[in-house]
Formats: sequence, C-alpha cells, structure tokens
Amino acid sequence: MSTTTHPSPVTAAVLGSGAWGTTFAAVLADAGCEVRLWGRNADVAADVNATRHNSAYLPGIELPAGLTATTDAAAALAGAQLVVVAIPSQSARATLAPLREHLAEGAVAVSLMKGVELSTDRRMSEVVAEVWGLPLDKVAVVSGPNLAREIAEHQPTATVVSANDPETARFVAAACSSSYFRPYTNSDVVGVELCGAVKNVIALAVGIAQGRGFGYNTTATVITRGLVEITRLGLALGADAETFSGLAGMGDLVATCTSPLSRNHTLGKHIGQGMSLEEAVAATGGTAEGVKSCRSVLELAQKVGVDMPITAGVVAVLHEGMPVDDMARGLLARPQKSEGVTSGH
Ligand SMILES: NC(=O)c1ccc[n+]([C@@H]2O[C@H](COP(=O)([O-])OP(=O)(O)OC[C@H]3O[C@@H](n4cnc5c(N)ncnc54)[C@H](O)[C@@H]3O)[C@@H](O)[C@H]2O)c1
Ligand SMILES: O=P(O)(O)OC[C@H](O)CO
Repeated sequence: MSTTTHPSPVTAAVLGSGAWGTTFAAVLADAGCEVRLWGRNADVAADVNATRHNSAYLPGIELPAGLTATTDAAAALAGAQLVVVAIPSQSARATLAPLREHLAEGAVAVSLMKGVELSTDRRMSEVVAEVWGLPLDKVAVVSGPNLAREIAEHQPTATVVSANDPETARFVAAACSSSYFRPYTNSDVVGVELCGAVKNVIALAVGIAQGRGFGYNTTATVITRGLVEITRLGLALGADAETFSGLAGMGDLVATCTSPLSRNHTLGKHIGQGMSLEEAVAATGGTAEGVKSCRSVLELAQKVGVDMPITAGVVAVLHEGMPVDDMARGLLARPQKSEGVTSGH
C-alpha cells in the first residue's frame, strides 16, 4: 500500500520501543512525520538504526525511513511537537518523571497505554498530565482494535484519537493518518481510556474460559457481559454511552478477546489450562496489562459503587488462588436480574 505525506512534517518522539511503540512510530513515519523512537534497550536501538528492523518485538517487519532510534531521551525529545508514550502502564510514572525537563514548549502528549495505575487508580492520560505538568487539553489518547503486529504489516485498521480539546485530537489524528491506519476523533477521554484498560481484563476472562475448554457460547457471553461491565463503570465515571459501541469499546473488545496475538487473551488461556500466574506471565513474554490493571479497575469500580463480577472473578483467579471452576460457578450462581446496562447489578 502507498503512504500519505503530511504537508508540514511533524517532529515526533515515541517513548517505548516495544511492539506498539515501534509500530506506532512506523505509522507516524509513514504518515510523513519525522520520528525518533526512544527505548532503554541499546540493542533494539542499534537494530532499528542499522537494519530497519526491531527483531526483538516485530520480527520480519521492515521499518520505514524517517524513523531513527535512540537511548538518549533528551535527544529524542528535543523540539518534538508530539510525544507518544508506549511503555507498560505501571512503569509510566517513574519512567516519565525525569524526562519532564526535556519536553519542548507546547508539546502535545499522547498515551497509547491501556491500563489503570495501581495505588492511585488514575487513567494513563491523568498520569502523563500530572508527571509532566501538562494541561489536560494537551494530552490525547489513542485506543482501538490495534493489535500491533497487524498494523506493522499494514493491514487496514481504524482507531480513536481522543482529547478534551478537539484541536489536539485533530492534530494527533492528522499526524498518524496513513493509507492503512485511519484515526477517528472523539472527546470522551474517560470512556476511551476505560475501554482500553478494561477490555484487557475481559480478554483474560475469555482466555481463561477457552483454556478451560469452553466454547463460543461462553466466549460470546463473557464478551457481551464484559461490555456491560465496562459501560457501567464508564457511565459512572462520566463517559459517553456511544463510546462503548465504537472502535475503542466493542471494536477493541472483539479484537482482544478473539485474537491469538493478544497477550491478555493468551495469558488467560494459559491460566485456564492450569498454569500458575508466574508460568503464564513467563510463557506470554510481553506486556499483558490486565494482570495488574484488574486490581485497579476493581478498586475504581468499588469506589463508585459499580458491580464488576467478571473483573472480580479475574482478580480472584489470578491473585487470590480461586480455582477457575469456582469463578464460572460463582458468576452463574448470582441472583437473577434483567439484562440492560442500567438495570443495576
Ligand atoms: N502490542 C499491542 O498490540 C498494543 C496495542 C495497543 C496498545 N498497547 C499498549 O501499549 C503499551 C505498551 O505495550 P507494548 O505492546 O509496546 O509492550 P511491549 O512489552 O512490547 O514493550 C514495552 C516496552 O516498554 C519498555 N519498558 C518496560 N518498562 C520500562 C521502563 N520502566 N522504562 C522504559 N521502558 C520500559 C520495554 O523495554 C519495551 O520496549 C501497553 O499499555 C499496551 O497495553 C499495545
Ligand atoms: O496484546 P494485548 O492483549 O495487550 O492487546 C493489544 C491491543 O491492546 C489490542 O488492541
């Protein structure tokens, strides 16, 4: 597929040279930006610069020109108009804080992270704004059915760019729009971020069910009731109902709950097949955000009085030693109720 060129090249820094950071850096470069990819791993940076590959995270993918890698955060951030963050959520605060002094005046920050911070229950755009002292108007999030490998292969994909300020959302969307990557804008940052974080927890639940040997009925049940949980939490926190049926909501939920490329889904499957959490994390290799975020999501839900039985089940199985069969039994034994989102618990 051919690529499009931005009329006046935007200078972008992408922080995190794993699967999604590298892929999004490639999207930005294909969209015409001048991109610097920062990571702490010198071997990855050397690989990207010398071979145009990130063999550790995206084997076999050729990266575009217009993308250079560095381990020097100051060099990556110098003059960057767009600063994209793609590191694991629970590492964000500690990693980003010392980089604040290198941020260019007026820079727009973008979180690609799909998690909720443990101990504060903050969404990642809140963490980024807080540690960098940015107004929320200057922080956007990108979330949708975005499995990195498929996008790195230029498979047609859409996403949501969300920001409080429509101008910020439009700026980010223009910077990452290419022939294979189509961003839609939206102003529901709360809803978009919650969708991204909680779908990982639901994907763990689906994986657990499939690993246990349950079929499509169970999968569809968990996805559908999972969406109800996500929606209830989002509405309680002020999100727009429409977001949950969109790309960041239903779209990402379906992609993550059904794809073998999803680390959360795969990790859940290992658990359902009988592995311990430690074994499953080791076997999955990458960042399965739901493993930690299930706890902060549940805590957030408890704060606002929203019942999230699937999320509670995932927390119990992963962190409290509940057997998988007890999770299934417990979910089905709850009192009868009507189906709707607004029908209570
Ligand atoms: N992979 C995907 O398909 C995908 C898609 C959408 C969103 N996301 C989200 O993007 C975020 C990053 O995921 P990923 O897939 O790139 O993960 P990854 O495991 O592929 O890469 C994480 C990167 O962060 C680095 N890292 C880890 N801890 C760090 C620290 N303390 N300081 C600096 N760097 C650190 C690692 O070295 C690695 O380069 C997650 O929140 C994930 O949910 C991932
Ligand atoms: O591999 P996962 O489970 O982190 O999912 C990746 C993306 O978030 C899918 O949109």
